[in-house]
Amino acid sequence: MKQERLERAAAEAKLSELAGWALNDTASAISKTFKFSNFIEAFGFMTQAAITAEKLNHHPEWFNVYSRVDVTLNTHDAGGLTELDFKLARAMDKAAARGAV
Ligand SMILES: C[C@H](O)[C@H](O)[C@H]1CNC2=NC(N)=NC(=O)C2=N1
Repeated sequence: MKQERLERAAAEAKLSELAGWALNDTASAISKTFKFSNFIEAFGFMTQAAITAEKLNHHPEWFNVYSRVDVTLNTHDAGGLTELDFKLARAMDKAAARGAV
């Protein structure tokens, strides 16, 4: 499924419906840091997010240390942001809502 790249204004509109996500300077990616109470909570979140990512065939760039997970979303096939990034962001927020601190 070919996704169209969202221009800055469209990306900002979608971003305004989310909490804690930031747009980068070139409007080509969104990022968020998730904090949990320990490594198991963080890894549980990553496991749920991984299952969703695989279903969507859309994969996060992320970095985990102990209870923290830094996430960056971007659609490399489109060279920027697409609806898929926001779909995955919403799913990650839902997954995190169970274990986030
Ligand atoms: C071939 C494969 O379907 C593509 O490379 C998919 C896989 N996962 C992906 N994930 C992300 N974040 N962006 C993509 O463009 C992308 N493309």
